[in-house]
Amino acid sequence: MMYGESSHRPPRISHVSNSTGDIGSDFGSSSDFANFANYTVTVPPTPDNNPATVQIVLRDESGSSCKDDESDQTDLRIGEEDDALLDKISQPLTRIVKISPIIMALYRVLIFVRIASLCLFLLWRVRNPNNKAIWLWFLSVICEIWFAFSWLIDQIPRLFPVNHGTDIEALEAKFELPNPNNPTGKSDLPGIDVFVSTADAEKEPPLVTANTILSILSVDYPIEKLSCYISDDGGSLLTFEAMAEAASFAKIWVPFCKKHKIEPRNPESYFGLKKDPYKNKVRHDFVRERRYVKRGYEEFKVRVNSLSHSIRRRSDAFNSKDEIKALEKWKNWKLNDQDEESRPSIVAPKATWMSDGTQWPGTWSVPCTNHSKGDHASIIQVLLDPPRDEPVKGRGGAGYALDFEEVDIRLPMLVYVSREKRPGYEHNKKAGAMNALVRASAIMSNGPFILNLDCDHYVYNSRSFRHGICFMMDRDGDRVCYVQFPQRFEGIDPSDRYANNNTVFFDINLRALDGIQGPMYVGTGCLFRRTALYGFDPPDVFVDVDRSGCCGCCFPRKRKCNSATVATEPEYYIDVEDDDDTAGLIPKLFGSSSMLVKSVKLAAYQGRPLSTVQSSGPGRPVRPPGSLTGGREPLDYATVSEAVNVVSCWYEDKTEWGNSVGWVYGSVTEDVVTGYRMHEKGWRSFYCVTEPDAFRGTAPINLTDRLHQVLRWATGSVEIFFSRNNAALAGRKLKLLQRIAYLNVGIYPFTSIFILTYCFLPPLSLFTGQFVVDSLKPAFLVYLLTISLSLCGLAVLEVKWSGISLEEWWRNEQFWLIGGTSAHLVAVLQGLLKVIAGVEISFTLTSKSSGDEEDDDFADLYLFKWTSLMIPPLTIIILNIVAILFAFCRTVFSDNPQWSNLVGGTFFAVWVLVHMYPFAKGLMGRTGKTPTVVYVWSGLIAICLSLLYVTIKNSEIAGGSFQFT
Ligand SMILES: O=c1ccn([C@@H]2O[C@H](COP(=O)(O)OP(=O)(O)O[C@H]3O[C@H](CO)[C@@H](O)[C@H](O)[C@H]3O)[C@@H](O)[C@H]2O)c(=O)[nH]1
Ligand SMILES: [Mn+2]
Repeated sequence: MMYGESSHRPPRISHVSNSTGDIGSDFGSSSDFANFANYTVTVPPTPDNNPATVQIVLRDESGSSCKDDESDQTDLRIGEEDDALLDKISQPLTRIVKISPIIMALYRVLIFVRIASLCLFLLWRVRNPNNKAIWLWFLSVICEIWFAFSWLIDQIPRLFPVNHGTDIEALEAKFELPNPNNPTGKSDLPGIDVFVSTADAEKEPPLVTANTILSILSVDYPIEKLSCYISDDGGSLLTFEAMAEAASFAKIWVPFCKKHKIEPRNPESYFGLKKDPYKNKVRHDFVRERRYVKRGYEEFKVRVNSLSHSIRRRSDAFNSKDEIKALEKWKNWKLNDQDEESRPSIVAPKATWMSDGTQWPGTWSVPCTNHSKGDHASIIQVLLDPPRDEPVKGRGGAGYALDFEEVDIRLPMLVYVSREKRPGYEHNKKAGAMNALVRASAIMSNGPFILNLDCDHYVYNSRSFRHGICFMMDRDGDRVCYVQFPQRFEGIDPSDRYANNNTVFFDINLRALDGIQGPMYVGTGCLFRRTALYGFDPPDVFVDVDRSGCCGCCFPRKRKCNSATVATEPEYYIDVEDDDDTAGLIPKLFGSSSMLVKSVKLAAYQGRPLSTVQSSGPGRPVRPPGSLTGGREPLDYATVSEAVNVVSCWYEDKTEWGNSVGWVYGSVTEDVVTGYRMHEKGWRSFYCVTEPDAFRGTAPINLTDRLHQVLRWATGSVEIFFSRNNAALAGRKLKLLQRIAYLNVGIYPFTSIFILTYCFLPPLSLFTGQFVVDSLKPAFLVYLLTISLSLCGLAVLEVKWSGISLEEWWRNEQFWLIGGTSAHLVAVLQGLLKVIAGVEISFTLTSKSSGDEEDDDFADLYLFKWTSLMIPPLTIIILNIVAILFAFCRTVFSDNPQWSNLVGGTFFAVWVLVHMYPFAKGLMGRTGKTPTVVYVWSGLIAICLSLLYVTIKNSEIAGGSFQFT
């Protein structure tokens, strides 16, 4: 709405319109879209709260809602469905989906078999040194011990994997159908504030962000409970206007999706679907309306694409006017004879202008003071006003292109936020942006739950919010800090060459954590409880009623139930008004905004489970059913100015923001740390896998970007290792296996040192003619076989219980070596530099491909940009190939051939090369769809070397017995 301190203009910009009002009139004032949708909105008489006239929504067989105005008829229906309904209401909202016990049993047995054989193997290795090459033996044993250790800490937390299912019908029955506790059946679900982050209009195309916003605005969740906030760290007018366009296109897109049950609700993906759009569609008007909306989307797309051009043209026009004015002023000044210094400038600043003829308060295309990326005022603009409380039906019938008579055409609130930035203030990247949104949203909508999405991750399943809320509203849901959804990606090459899908992490590791204390927070697609973000403790953390996992069941913890330890209400805000001492704490925690402080208590209240659901933990706070059916207050000027106030850059000074409150600062992987702090306090998180995927996003698919992304994550891990967030330092509320999993996060990059060493061992042994053992004894071979076979067995079982494919598992294994020899290694160095010398680590934004620039779907995959990260793996590949060929020639021509050393060394070298294959492929760019070139070149070098060797050897034994001709 307005910007910063200086501006006192009325709170709305003319071309941005309100959501419920006259859609037809201001539909597309920025374009000729106005004639396109000339329908208006009818507002039904607002039903008062008299039960006789209340409209009741019931579900018919087909699943769609039907209205029934006569209350007696409704009562009758309720009577009929009473039992079924009550049955639904009493059902839990989530359940554990059992993984086959046979598979789990086999899996655990195999884990222990492998642990045992690893121990025996290492023991044997230590006891049988290779005296001919002690250094080789020593290096390899050290590496092997570390590998065993790192495998163990990765594997142990996977002992208790769990699948959780949700029951969104039970959720609906409990919260949205008329029942004795909520006779009107008006939605009693808690509010959700959705946060979307974007930082750079160039690397993150506004069209992608706009699509994300459209997919959020059209989710299947009570409209009046939903608010969407977009944080633009670029402060760019381009993003702003793209969002305004999205808000305006949403007026046809959202009702269209709801009417025809479109999936996914991201127009770009929907219209790009390869499958038949008419499948299962029976409404006759669908064809016509789809065509109409598709055309609307195409025009929308062109408008968004042309924004940068139109902004430039518009700005040039305004600027040249200003220049003329400045020139005139300068001339006029000459006439009145004043001193030279006060003479006005002859040049006007090259400003960027909004369509209403005012200067954009954010970044300008020609950056200058007050208008550059790190230096601009706060901007908050309400793009879509908060919706009315009751459904609003659209227009339809003859003469209307779209018939929305039966559709609720309200839209959720949409707010554009660009927090203030000033030189000299640390703005803490994504974490800082999210914290600004937490505060602004607390004041503007205060949803008790917060969903975080990156701009390139959109809602793929319109019911995903409901799935997530199931965990929060279930029994013991008040102990859930967040619900993490898996990250799924689009546009990745079918063979997933660089393991971009990360399925091993998302479907194995995180699922396994779900059986302990819950998955980590991975940055996007996560539904938070607001109070958990505020840094409060979970309610009665000491009463251990966990449904699954380890330790809780085997070693039941002492129940501590004296009232001092059972924290029922977070102590900070328990009596904000009455107690002066606690009130004193507030500014220190949350800053000076009293509106913000007041909202904290309300959010905590609204996030509580229903008193009817709650069945354990006496004294745990609950709320009565029906308490969230009231409307919310409209936004006023004072509210929005307060929101502007809390996104200013000085607001966090001397507060706990970024430390114990909100997203945690000071890490390039703020996500893991933020989640960790919650688990450390004893909160539980859940993993929510839905069908279809809840959210989908993009991932960098070319080797260079992939390596940089991995580098950033690994650097974050090293930081965690050297910080107070190292899980070894956590208190006892962090469960043992969870702790090991977090330890693993901090430790895994260090494995790279050993991987690198190990990859150089085969060439070293081949060149020297030695091997890690003095000869290939049967014991060694048997151990090697057991270790490899048990790993394969585990892979097969993991594939079975997680549902990923064997290929994905193998890709992950390959990338373990590729990442280990490149990005992880650099991360360790960077991390050490930071710890020892305090050199800061920069956060390079992962670039997103806009997708439709090139004809080839995976053109990006073949993009090749050289980085120094590639030096170690490349060296390893070449050395290994050269070594194999060289050693082969030497052994063949040797008087005393050491075949067993050759076989051993070659075996290891091939093991390395097979892992490196995708990397070699990546080096070749588009031309070499196979890595032959690298391998052939290395082969040639090897042959030359061997020839050289043989020649030298021949001349040594001049005239000797053996002649090489
Ligand atoms: O100053 C900044 C920098 C970044 N971002 C946003 O942060 C998000 C993540 O950045 P991206 O470069 O896409 O990171 P990814 O490699 O995709 O990051 C994953 O891992 C990161 C931590 O390592 C998390 O922050 C991300 O949410 C998670 O998706 C994007 O939406 C950016 O717009 C900001 O808002 N402000
Ligand atoms: Mn991303």
